[in-house]
Amino acid sequence: MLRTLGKLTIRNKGMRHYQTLQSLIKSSPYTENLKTDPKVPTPGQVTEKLSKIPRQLGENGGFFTYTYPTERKSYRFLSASKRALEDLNLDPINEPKSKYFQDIVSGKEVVKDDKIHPFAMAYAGFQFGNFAGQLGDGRVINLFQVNGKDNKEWELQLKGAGKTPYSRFADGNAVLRSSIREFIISEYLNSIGIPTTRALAITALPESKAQRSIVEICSIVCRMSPCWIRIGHFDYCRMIGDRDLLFQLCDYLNNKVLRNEYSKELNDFLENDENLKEFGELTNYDKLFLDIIIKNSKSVSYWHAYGFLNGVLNTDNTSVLGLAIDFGPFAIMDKFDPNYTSNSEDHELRYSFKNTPSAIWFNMIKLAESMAEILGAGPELINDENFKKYGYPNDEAIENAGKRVNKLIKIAGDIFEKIFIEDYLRLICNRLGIKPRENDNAEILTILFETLQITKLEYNKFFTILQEIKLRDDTNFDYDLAASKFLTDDLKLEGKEEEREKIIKELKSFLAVFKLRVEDEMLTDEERFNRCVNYNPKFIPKNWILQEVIDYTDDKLRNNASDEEISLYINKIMKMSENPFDKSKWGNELKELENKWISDVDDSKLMLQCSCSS
Ligand SMILES: Nc1ncnc2c1ncn2[C@@H]1O[C@H](COP(=O)(O)OP(=O)(O)OP(=O)(O)O)[C@@H](O)[C@H]1O
Repeated sequence: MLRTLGKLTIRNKGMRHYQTLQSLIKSSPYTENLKTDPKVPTPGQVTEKLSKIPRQLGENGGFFTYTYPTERKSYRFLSASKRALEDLNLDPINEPKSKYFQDIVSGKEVVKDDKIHPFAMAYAGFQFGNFAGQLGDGRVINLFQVNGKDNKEWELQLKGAGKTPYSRFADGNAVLRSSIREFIISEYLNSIGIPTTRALAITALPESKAQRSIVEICSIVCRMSPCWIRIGHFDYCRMIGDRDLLFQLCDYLNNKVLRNEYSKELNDFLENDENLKEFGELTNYDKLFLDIIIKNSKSVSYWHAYGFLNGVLNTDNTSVLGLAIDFGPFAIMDKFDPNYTSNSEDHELRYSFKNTPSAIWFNMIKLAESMAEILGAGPELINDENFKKYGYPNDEAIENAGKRVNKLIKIAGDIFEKIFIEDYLRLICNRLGIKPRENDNAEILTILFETLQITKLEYNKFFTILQEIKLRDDTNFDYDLAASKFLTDDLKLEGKEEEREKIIKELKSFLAVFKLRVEDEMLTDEERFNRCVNYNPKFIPKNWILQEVIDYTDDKLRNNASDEEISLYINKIMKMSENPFDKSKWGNELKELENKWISDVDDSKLMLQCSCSS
């Protein structure tokens, strides 16, 4: 059903003025500023053949094709994220109950007027190191832009909304399993401060089924992000081989997305980094490149600090804003193991914990290669109309450009490494409740990670136990007692004495070093606690917990249960995921389940892997 936009309405709840989703909708600058698929230049030219049937865009390809969500027999609204609603300045209680909201986030109602029309983006990508050609939104349909809180702009899209020209051989569907996983982890990452794309709402399509390893119920996640552009968009420009396209993409990012405001870190480097100063004047394209590098490096440090693994860090899953994106076989590492990969198909450990920084750096190199022509130009050539039209004037200019790009990549590499190391150290120190120090961080971190690796204790839980231990208030500090607080019930069993002793010994050595550090900083236990409590979540959405939510919801849907019953587990896990530091916001319902989800489990449930099938 296609419908035009309604009038602006504003609801007033108490002192707060909430908007309605309908009132926030604007056209997407993506369609306004980037080249369209030449076969569907305007929404008026949308046909099923051109907009729903997979095809290659070819040499003349643009950045998107107007299309529309596939109509389904039935929809069942499951849940909305309160935090996402608040970020859009929507009433978190009443808005998700409104028919308009539910119809939009499920793809039942389509907003369309002379400026707004749903569309699918074209991109390409390097998958597991190899170029995979044209990819694009094969099951994602972009809706429109909305203006949220503090005037922040968000692009809304539906994942699992049916086929597009970019579906290749696949069915355009997302299954309930992967949608629930994506819905929860997006909002969880946001709640613990990791830059991420967001999930506004999730809908089940009970009468639409998709064949994966078994037949599964389909689902739609309504996602939101300030920008959905990936490194794969640059791969796409390179594949098409059209300089105008590349300029258009860079200009769009610079002017419309970043608005020529780069990260604080880039500005600091521009002011202080000797190599950059020596390099000379930078163009805005150089700055864009470096900013993408910095944002991605920062994100990797966050992922590392919390043990988050995406599982498939291909260039098409790497956001130019460094946002976590596309949640397939992800996991939050249960135990510290550098070789852990959450993707059961990642036999080479390409996307394992230890290889995550180099996987992202590989993607940054692909970005540099795609941007090379523009990065090589420098301030003298970049605004030259002849260069824009015909490229480099001669061999000498090409050679100089090559040298310039290589130099810039070298500087970018140093920046990537520096930011990653500094931020990672800072984040781990935050989690320990100590102040980062330039020289001795490496030492304390080495001991910490050795302890975690040898003891095989739960990674994230380790920090929450440590923050509670009184290191200073107690004048007769008892190392054995303190170390025993880390032990799981399983380790306390008879027959585990040897293992227990080994773990206690390790923990005592760590605690001795850590205690000295805390004393040296003259930190009281309370100060240390206050410093780290908001960095150490009390709830982690582990794979086995997500699976319980999926199994429960799937069963209720198949048995056509009531709305309240169907959403019971999703709503519970969302309360915990949106407030992972604050148990008082987890609600009074399902307390037994809540306790189970934060309790120790046997090892068979930990360090699980998932497949890419979604
Ligand atoms: N079931 C499907 N139907 C159509 N296209 C699909 C399907 N599954 C994956 N694709 C496409 O295959 C490519 C790689 O898939 P991947 O799983 O990385 O992306 P995705 O999860 O579909 O989307 P996103 O990256 O936007 O979250 C993308 O172009 C994607 O659109």
